[in-house]
Amino acid sequence: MITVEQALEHLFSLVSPLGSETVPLAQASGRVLAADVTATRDQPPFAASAMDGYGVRAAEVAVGAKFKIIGESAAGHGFSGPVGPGEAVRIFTGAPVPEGVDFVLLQEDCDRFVNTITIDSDPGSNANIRPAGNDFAAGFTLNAPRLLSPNDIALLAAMNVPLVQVTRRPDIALISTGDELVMPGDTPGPDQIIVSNTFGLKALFDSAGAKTRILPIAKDHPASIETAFDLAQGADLVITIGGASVGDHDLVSAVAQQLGMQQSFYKVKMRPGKPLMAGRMGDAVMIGLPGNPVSAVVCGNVFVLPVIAALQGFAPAPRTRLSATLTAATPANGPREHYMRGRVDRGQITVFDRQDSSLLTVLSEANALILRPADDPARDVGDLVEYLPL
Ligand SMILES: Nc1nc2c(c(=O)[nH]1)N[C@H]1C(S)=C(S)[C@@H](COP(=O)(O)OP(=O)(O)OC[C@H]3O[C@@H](n4cnc5c(N)ncnc54)[C@H](O)[C@@H]3O)O[C@H]1N2
Ligand code: MOO
Repeated sequence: MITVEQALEHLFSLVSPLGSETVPLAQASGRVLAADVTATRDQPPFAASAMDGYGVRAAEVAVGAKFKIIGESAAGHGFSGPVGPGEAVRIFTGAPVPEGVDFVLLQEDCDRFVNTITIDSDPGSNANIRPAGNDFAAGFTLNAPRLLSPNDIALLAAMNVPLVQVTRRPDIALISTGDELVMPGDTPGPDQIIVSNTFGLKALFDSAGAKTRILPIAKDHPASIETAFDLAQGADLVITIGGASVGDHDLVSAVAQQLGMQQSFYKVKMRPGKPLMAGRMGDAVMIGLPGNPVSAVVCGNVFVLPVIAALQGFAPAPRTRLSATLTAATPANGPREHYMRGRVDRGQITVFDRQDSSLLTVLSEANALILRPADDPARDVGDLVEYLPL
């Protein structure tokens, strides 16, 4: 059996970054920037007032000083003339600072009588002026690849970028297999259960920028699995769930190989998730996830998220691990890397008692997968362990 690290290497060797497309800025959040974007203007494009008040010369600022108001500078409507000694301009937040002004008095620090102001409290030393280019200057670059956050969208808007070149969203076809499965809302027979991890995985993959299609459930029959693979045509990633183990009804690998899947690996030295398989299938990468709901979700986190990132143009890499200290001792691990469900809170991590790979209630309480390396010795309270956030 290969290690998790080796399995990831195999997967990365099957993946090439997808092409790009141009989308309106308002639709670019959560997408991956495919080309660097450079600002062609300064922000702000002029020195701007940071407060509502009066623009004056800093050298004249003192409690008791008087100034004559000669005009107004508002946001969108600046004051064009120069401002001389003893003069002030009424100015508002965001307005251009006129020539001659290098200090903005807060109106709270001034007493106004008709067109004259007198400074009546100490205005302090802050000039309340944002220099031109204070946020960014022309030439500032947002580098690709970058997962665009809502804040990045605001920045791109300020850079005057209406259209953004982003990587095409990975098209994922998700196939659940098993005679026992029905869709949520259907009426299950006495020996049936409701398909679950398919929906969790779609949510997980879509939150990472993919576009996931849930295909009809395939029966434990070669023809039905074949039909499902047929419906997956055009996908970048074909992901099956279940039918991956050694039982008489675990047919995914055989059918996929019959359809031309070149298997890259089968079985990984990990818990849960051992019967994972992957390979190339035409233009797509095929990943066969084990059926146990938690096993499928763990593999989704450990393997599929890095594959989605690589398809989106990020350098292939395992997910970043964080660390926290154990709130209780845990026994030694066996020969397979173990991804244990637990909860992390302010740097302290609790490993849950129940670790069976069928328990979605436990998974839903978890916010971390604690990583126990193969043959890791018993760990004590306060020991530092690595985890992947869920
Ligand atoms: N003799 C052995 N038996 C098993 C082994 C083994 O090494 N030798 N491995 C075990 C491990 S580990 C796992 S994990 C499972 C994985 O098996 P499959 O991938 O073939 O999964 P299934 O048998 O189809 O299903 C397992 C379990 O999960 C339920 N399931 C499947 N798909 C879904 C779905 N989309 N939503 C909800 N639940 C699903 C299914 O009903 C089964 O209960 O094999 C062990 N056996
Ligand atoms: O590895 Mo199975 O994936 O333990 O439940």
